[in-house]
Amino acid sequence: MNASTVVKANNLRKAYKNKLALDGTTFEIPAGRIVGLIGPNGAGKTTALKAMLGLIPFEGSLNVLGLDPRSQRDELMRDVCFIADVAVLPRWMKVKEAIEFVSGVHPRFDRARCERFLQGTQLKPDMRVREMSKGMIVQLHLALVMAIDARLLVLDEPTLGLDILYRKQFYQRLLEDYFDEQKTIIVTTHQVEEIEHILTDVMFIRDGKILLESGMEELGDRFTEVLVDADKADEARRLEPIDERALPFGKTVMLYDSRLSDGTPSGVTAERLAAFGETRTPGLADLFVATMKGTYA
Ligand SMILES: Nc1ncnc2c1ncn2[C@@H]1O[C@H](COP(=O)(O)OP(=O)(O)OP(=O)(O)O)[C@@H](O)[C@H]1O
Repeated sequence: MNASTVVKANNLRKAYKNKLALDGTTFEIPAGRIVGLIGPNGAGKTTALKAMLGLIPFEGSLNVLGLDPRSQRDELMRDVCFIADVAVLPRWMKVKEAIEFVSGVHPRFDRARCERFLQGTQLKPDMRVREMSKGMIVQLHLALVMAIDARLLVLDEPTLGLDILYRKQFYQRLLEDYFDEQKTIIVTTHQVEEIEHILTDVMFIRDGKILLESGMEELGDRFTEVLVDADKADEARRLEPIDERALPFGKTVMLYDSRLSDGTPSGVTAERLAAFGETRTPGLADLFVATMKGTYA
């Protein structure tokens, strides 16, 4: 394993009764990345995170920060911070008690740093969680989490149930106040659009298998979306788009992969596609939908 590799998963398998939650799951995450693990309901996202955190038994080889999460979990947890959901703080807890608690359980928690984060908010040490708005709970959670100096931060749907303003704020602060090249963040979400701009890498997962693993910049080189006029649609379709959707006035957006499923070039380049209409890099949400439709299965 390369020294800068944070997670190396090879052929993970996890069966629940009759369901395979992880099915040959293979991926690698280098240090200093913000990776989005994106997939539909039941795809295996949480199971993959639980495996990385040593919370469940599974088959296959998995190395996280040079350690085996199954046998070296305690050691691993010194360098990993995990938040399941921002709404897990007990309602009776005061801000100062939450700080006390985290400082007791996490050796890398920096109380002064946490307090600095809180200075910019309306939160006061004696305020209880039940007196806070959802946004204030997010602020408290962020302050607690970002004061932990972890090499790997694992976030499972961190903004579930919160409104868009707070979700945006959460990701922005994560990027600006927490992330640096020594740290790695893995985040799962369904809300692709709002994390797209902070991700450096993306992994699409379905039925326990990684369907696409790529840097965000490479996605732009690999996939092209074309706004095709009605009279050129048939010709464009012959180049086998991986997905298409109709727009008003007879136009169609077609999405192309410049690679075949075995990774070799398909010959369908952006230059060639420009003959059919305006080309651009697809958004992550459209790429996700196209991928989930089964082209790569
Ligand atoms: N404790 C469990 N017992 C039985 N089946 C489980 C258990 N946990 C997960 N599963 C099954 O494993 C599959 C993967 O679940 P997982 O929670 O990893 O999906 P997910 O991608 O996180 O989904 P979501 O986006 O809905 O949270 C699902 O089919 C789920 O029903």
